[in-house]
Amino acid sequence: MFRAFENLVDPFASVHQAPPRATLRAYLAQQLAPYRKWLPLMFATGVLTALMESGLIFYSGRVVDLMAETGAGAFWAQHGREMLLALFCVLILRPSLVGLNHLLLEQTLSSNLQEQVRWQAHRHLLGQSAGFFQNDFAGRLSNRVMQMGPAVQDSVHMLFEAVLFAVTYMIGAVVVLSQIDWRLAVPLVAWVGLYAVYVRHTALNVAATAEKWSDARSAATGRIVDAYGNIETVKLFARDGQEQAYALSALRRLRTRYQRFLRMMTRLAFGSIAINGVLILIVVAPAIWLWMRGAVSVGEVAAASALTIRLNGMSGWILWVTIRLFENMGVIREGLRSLSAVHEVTDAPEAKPLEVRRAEVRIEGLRHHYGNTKGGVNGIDLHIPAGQRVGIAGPSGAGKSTLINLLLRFRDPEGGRILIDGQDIREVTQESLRSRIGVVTQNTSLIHRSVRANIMYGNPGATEAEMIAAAKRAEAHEFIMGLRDQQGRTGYDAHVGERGVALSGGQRQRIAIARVVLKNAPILILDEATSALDSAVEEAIQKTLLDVMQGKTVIAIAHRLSTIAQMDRIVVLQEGAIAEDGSHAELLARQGVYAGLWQRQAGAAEQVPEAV
Ligand SMILES: Nc1ncnc2c1ncn2[C@@H]1O[C@H](COP(=O)(O)OP(=O)(O)OP(=O)(O)O)[C@@H](O)[C@H]1O
Repeated sequence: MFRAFENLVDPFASVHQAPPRATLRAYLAQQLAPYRKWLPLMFATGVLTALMESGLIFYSGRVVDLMAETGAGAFWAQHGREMLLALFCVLILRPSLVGLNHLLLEQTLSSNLQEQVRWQAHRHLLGQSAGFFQNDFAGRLSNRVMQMGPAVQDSVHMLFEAVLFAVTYMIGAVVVLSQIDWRLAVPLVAWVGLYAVYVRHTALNVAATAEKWSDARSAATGRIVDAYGNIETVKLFARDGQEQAYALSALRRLRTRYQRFLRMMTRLAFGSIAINGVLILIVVAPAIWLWMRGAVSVGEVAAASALTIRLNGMSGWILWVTIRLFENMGVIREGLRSLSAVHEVTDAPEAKPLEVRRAEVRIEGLRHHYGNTKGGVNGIDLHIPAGQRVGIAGPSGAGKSTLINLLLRFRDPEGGRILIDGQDIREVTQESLRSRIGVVTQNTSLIHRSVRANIMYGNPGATEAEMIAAAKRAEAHEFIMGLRDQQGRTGYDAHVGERGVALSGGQRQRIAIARVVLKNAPILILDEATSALDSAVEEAIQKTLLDVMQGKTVIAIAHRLSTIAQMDRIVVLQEGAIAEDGSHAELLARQGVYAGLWQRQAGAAEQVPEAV
């Protein structure tokens, strides 16, 4: 039965995969949309449960009066049938209603909502451009994804369980009291009004405080995760102390904000106790006064008192729930700041897959300054015929990586365009674009899975034999066969450790090359692909890469010019523009920027043996 209710909604269905809406109300409505069919039933059972609650208290007053009127002897004969009916309500009807309400609330809604929220947020974030992630802490983002789930689920659950129950109960109580005597209902209405104003006022304050608290929590997580993520740099520079201080200042701020939050809670507890005392006074005292004047019966006084005392007990709970609700709303608002950010790089509405026939790349008037006035690239025109191998050289900060990032559409250019086989890359799907480009970078990060999974990342549809052939071409097969991880898995089944830390730089690089070999994309980008390797390994890998480059259009960035000297053509960038363009020999003959860089490197290389 539980499973049937849990499966009424599929939280991961593709229909719920729209981007998160930016405002709180629209966002909650969007999250509840999949449950639309069941919400009326949840609402109805919630209302009926609360009405039964106040009805039962009212009815107990009637039983007292019936007992007083009929006396013990005739009670069962006169009212037995009514008592059986009441028993049916208490034993069958009420548990069924409450049970159904809980099944819908816990199983259908709560059990699905958390993961639905996290999945949607994660999916949306994954779709953000690489540039988006460069501007934020991974820890902060993951914290927001994770805490968003419970915050939404808690809010909705509380709205349905507590707020709905409380509001209905209060309305029921007013109706019941006005049935007894309107003079009892008036003070209750006044009290409910006063209480609502108080709750609203304090809850708004709580929401603001909670939002700040949540913000501080995300920032602290971001700092802590950043330290773990860059632990090598931290250790290398012996900056443990500095990192501690950096995290500690965030934790101090978190503590202060939490203290502010708790102070507010304590203040609230005082306020609510005072308001509760007033309720007893203004309802029970008039009830006794009315009884003294013969206007109401003892049973009715008992019912009015019981209703009030129950409401009294409930008011603390309502306050707590409302505060939690607003606190969660603060968390949701804080989370939405980054989770609902629109994608900067998106597929055009009519985007088609990129069709690569020859792999010709044409760059026209390309300009990108990262929103600043300079930096990046500034007006690049470059035509790379199909199958040409182009080396990109230039001093640090010349715009080489920017050019590659724009080609991969990690960002959209501020001006100009890039065409592949005549198709503007902004008009094709990003997935098809990147699937046609193989990239090997200097800092290859591997995913914390098996070697096989890492190589297969290049082409999940490849066979085992193709995967092994790719590893062999990348000169990786031999060392892979000798791998053994901590769990005893060997060869292609061995896990590589987080980001591939269990392997040497050269081994990581060879796996990355195997992955690109398996991908077999018509365009190949090598961004300092061999600079992390020692010269013996580099030579072997250079040979492999030359073989892999066959028949492909290649763009290779390298600071070490010897690695691109044998390219068909070399383009030299300087301050974001093309300074020189030609073959290695032509550029040396020109005696310009390239020749200068080459001589400096050749000179440095010659000096090494002397220094040794
Ligand atoms: N995310 C960014 N935001 C703002 N400016 C940036 C960003 N990335 C790069 N730049 C600027 O753009 C210019 C070119 O940087 P780019 O990384 O493309 O150079 P590069 O030639 O690849 O340098 P290197 O050889 O050192 O890797 C630099 O002045 C840099 O400060």
